[in-house]
Amino acid sequence: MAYYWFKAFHLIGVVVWFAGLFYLVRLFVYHAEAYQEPEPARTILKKQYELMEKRLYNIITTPGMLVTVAMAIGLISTEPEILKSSWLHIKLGLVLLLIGYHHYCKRIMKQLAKDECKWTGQQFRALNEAPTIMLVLIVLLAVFKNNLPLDLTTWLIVALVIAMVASIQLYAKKRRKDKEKLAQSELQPELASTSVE
Ligand code: HEM
Repeated sequence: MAYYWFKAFHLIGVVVWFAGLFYLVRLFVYHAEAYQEPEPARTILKKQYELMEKRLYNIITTPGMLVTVAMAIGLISTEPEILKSSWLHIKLGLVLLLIGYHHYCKRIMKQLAKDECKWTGQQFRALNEAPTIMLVLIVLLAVFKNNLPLDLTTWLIVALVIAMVASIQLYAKKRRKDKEKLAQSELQPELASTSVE
């Protein structure tokens, strides 16, 4: 019975951890874009994002990671023979990468707070695809274990996931371009009136 409790809370931890990781980097996108705003909006937005990032990291993301890992230790301690499975070794390698990504986000957070981060909103959007890939790979390994199929269905699903990620990026790009066009068209009448004066 303990095994099921550990597994249930392991999965709850995973959901919380990933919710935190995804939202944190989305906040980095807004934070980086706030640099283009005029004052005083820039300073107000930067302070607000800094606070939101700190709270999200400390109250959601890091506890999510700790619950996931603690419950995983519980799972392994109730069934130690699982440690011999090769799928778990690969999964542990991917989880180590994920923990590295988690700490890298903390570094970016500190750089943003000190105005030392040179990343653009677009670069943060691309960075946010990294946990998506790790999530897909880790869940596939956890579910299929040593029997991960490499048949046509699997490749079709992989292609579908890639197409979904690409279309989200393209849609975001289109929205940004539309916004820029709108801002320019709002600015042009002002320019025209200043040149007449
Ligand atoms: C320290 C890191 C981790 C360890 C040692 C670990 C270990 C384990 C173990 C031993 C199980 C039980 C497998 C079974 O009952 O068959 C499990 C289940 C699971 N883990 Fe993890 N895990 C870790 C992190 C993660 C992460 C980061 C994710 C998601 C991205 C994840 C997703 C899952 C899923 C979906 C299951 C349920 C699989 C099933 O019942 O079929 N795990 N994990």
